[in-house]
This record gives sequence, C-alpha cells and structure tokens, in this order.
Amino acid sequence: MKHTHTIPVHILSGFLGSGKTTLLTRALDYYQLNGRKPAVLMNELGEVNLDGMQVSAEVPMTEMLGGCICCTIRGDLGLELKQLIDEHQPDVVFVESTGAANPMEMLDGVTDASLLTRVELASVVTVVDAALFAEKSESPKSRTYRLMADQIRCATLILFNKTDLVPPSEWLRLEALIRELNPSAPIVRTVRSEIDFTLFDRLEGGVVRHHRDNALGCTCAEGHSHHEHPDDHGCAVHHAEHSGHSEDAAKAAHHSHDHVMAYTHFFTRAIDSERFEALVGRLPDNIFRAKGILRFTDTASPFMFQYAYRQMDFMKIAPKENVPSVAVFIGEHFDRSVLETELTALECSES
Ligand SMILES: Nc1nc2c(ncn2[C@@H]2O[C@H](COP(=O)(O)OP(=O)(O)OP(=O)(O)O)[C@@H](O)[C@H]2O)c(=O)[nH]1
Repeated sequence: MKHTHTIPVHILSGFLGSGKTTLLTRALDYYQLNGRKPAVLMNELGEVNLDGMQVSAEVPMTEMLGGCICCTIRGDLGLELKQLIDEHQPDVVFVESTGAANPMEMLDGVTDASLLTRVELASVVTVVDAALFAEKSESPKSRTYRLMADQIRCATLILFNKTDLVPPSEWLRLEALIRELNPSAPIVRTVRSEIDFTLFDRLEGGVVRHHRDNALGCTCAEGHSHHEHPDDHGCAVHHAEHSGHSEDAAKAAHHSHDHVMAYTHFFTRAIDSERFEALVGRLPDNIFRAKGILRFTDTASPFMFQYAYRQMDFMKIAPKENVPSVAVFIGEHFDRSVLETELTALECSES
C-alpha cells in the first residue's frame, strides 16, 4: 500500500543512560493516547534489546542489535526504516540509537530512507544527562565530552535531563555551555525526561528548516555541503564522506566512540541479589552503563536492572515472554574476561 502522507521521524539522541528510553516510553504513551500509531526503530550495543522490553507489544518495532547504527550497521538504517513503514503504516516513527552514536550518521540513514519512502526528519532530540555533562565539561577534550558535544550540536530540541542530580545553582552555567554548542535548539529542563509532548507536534514541521537557519550549519539532512562546519564538529565527518574520502570518513566517524564496548552476559541460573549489588558497586569507572533482566534466588519476581552514571535502579517486572536472565555492560576498554569470571562466580551457590 502506498502512503499518502509524509511520516515524521524523530531521532532520539543522547549519551548512554541519559534518559532516551524514558523519553521514548512517555512519547509512545502520548501518541497512543492521542489516537496516533507510533513505530520504533531501536539500536542497542548489546545482543539483547532490553530497552525494547519497556515498549508495549502493540507498538511495531524494528531492532538493530549488536552494533552501533552510526558505524557497523549504519547502511541498513534507511532500508530498515522503509520496511518498518511499509509493513506497519505508522503515523510517526522514533529512532532510538545507542548512546554511543553520532547523530549525524542517523540523519544520513533517515535521509536515505526519504529517497525510498515518504518520510521526513521531524526532529533530533538530544537528552543530556546534566550530572554527567557537569563532570565531563571539566575535561572538554575527553572523548565522552566530544561525543556529548556532537550530540548537542545536532539537536533540534535539547532535554537538560536529570536536573534532580545537579544543584539548581549549576543549571544556568551548564545551559550556557549547551547554548555555546548549539545556539538555536530550545533547551527544556527535565526530570525523568518529562516534557510537554505537544512540543513534538510542533517539531513535526521538519528539521531541515531549523538546520538551514542554524549558525553551525547542520544542513546534512539535505545532503548539501558542510563547508561552514568547524573541524571538530560532528558534521565534519559527514563532509569528508560526501567529498568522496569514505575511508577517512569512516575513521573520523569512529573517532568519538570507537572506545565504547559492550559485554552481554547470559545467566544460567538465579543469583544472589546482594552479591550482584556488591559486584555492581565495585565496577570500575570505565564501565559506566549496565542494564539487564535478573532473576534472584532471594526474590520471587524478576527485576529490570539499570545502572547509569553510578546510580543503580531495580524495578520489579512481569515479563510477558520467556525472557532470558541477562545483563549488558557498556564502557571503555574494560576487561571482558575479568567481568565474565566475576559474573559467572555469582552463579555458584557460595562465594
Ligand atoms: N535520577 C534520575 N534518573 C533518571 C532520570 N532520567 C532517567 N533516569 C534513570 O536513568 C537510567 C537510564 O535511563 P534510560 O532512559 O534507560 O537511558 P537511555 O538513554 O535510554 O540509556 P541507553 O539506551 O543505555 O543509552 C534509568 O535507571 C532511568 O530511570 C532523571 O531525570 N533523574
């Protein structure tokens, strides 16, 4: 069946654990309550789509797992998006990528899709973890800060999230830093990504116009030139590629996050909750994100586990399907085998 109208696509960007899935689940509720049919394209670094489990089964979803959209599987994004739309005829699509992705590459994927089917990039919403941003802005040359900066630069709407973790006296200073990186996107202060979703309706006028007006010149959505981009801008990657230096572009695309890796551990039996918590409490700083579905020997129901920026959360869940007990750990250059040994040891009855 042919679409008769253009389908808006929202890209949800933001560093690992910043609050993208929290935003997505709220957005899906909003659209469904208003009688519109959303669909989701989700990309995760780990081998299991844990974020996807937070999305209701009636929302059509395409999963791209085990790699990052912006590099290893970027070529597929346009086609996956087209397939999702052809099959389910949604009114709106959300693309949630790994927090390690550079949004410019996703913009490319959506642009590819727009050549194949009637889609329009409506917005790039970047969720900023206020506490992490405060810490990383102290070392602006760090790879994490540079990636966060790229994500902020390419946004058409910025959620300054997790404001509950930063003293209000810091908010204005941090927002001014964000404003330096992105002079035009509205910045909305949020806790748990709670915003007025009528903003999304307004964004559905199209992202291209915004970028044309943006002093930083993220005109990439149209595939035009990027001469105005400073060298350290995320879009410089794009520029190199369009000028035919695809190898250089690929290397450049990796510059900001090739250090990020994931380890997925499947548990073969229930584990002790206190020993697991103690293990997570001892995780080195270079493992900064983890999530999972866990079954404990000392509790009746399974739990969804979240760990972001040293904060641990456990939420009772009642999984519909036979989901595995699994945890994904994401960080920089960490030793998988040490972690694997420690996690496997949890499966032995006594330490
Ligand atoms: N304190 C606090 N926690 C938050 C806030 N927003 C989200 N969280 C928590 O942070 C954790 C990560 O949130 P997610 O929405 O899964 O983050 P994400 O960006 O989707 O994470 P990745 O997909 O791994 O990149 C969860 O435990 C959330 O409950 C907030 O405003 N304040």
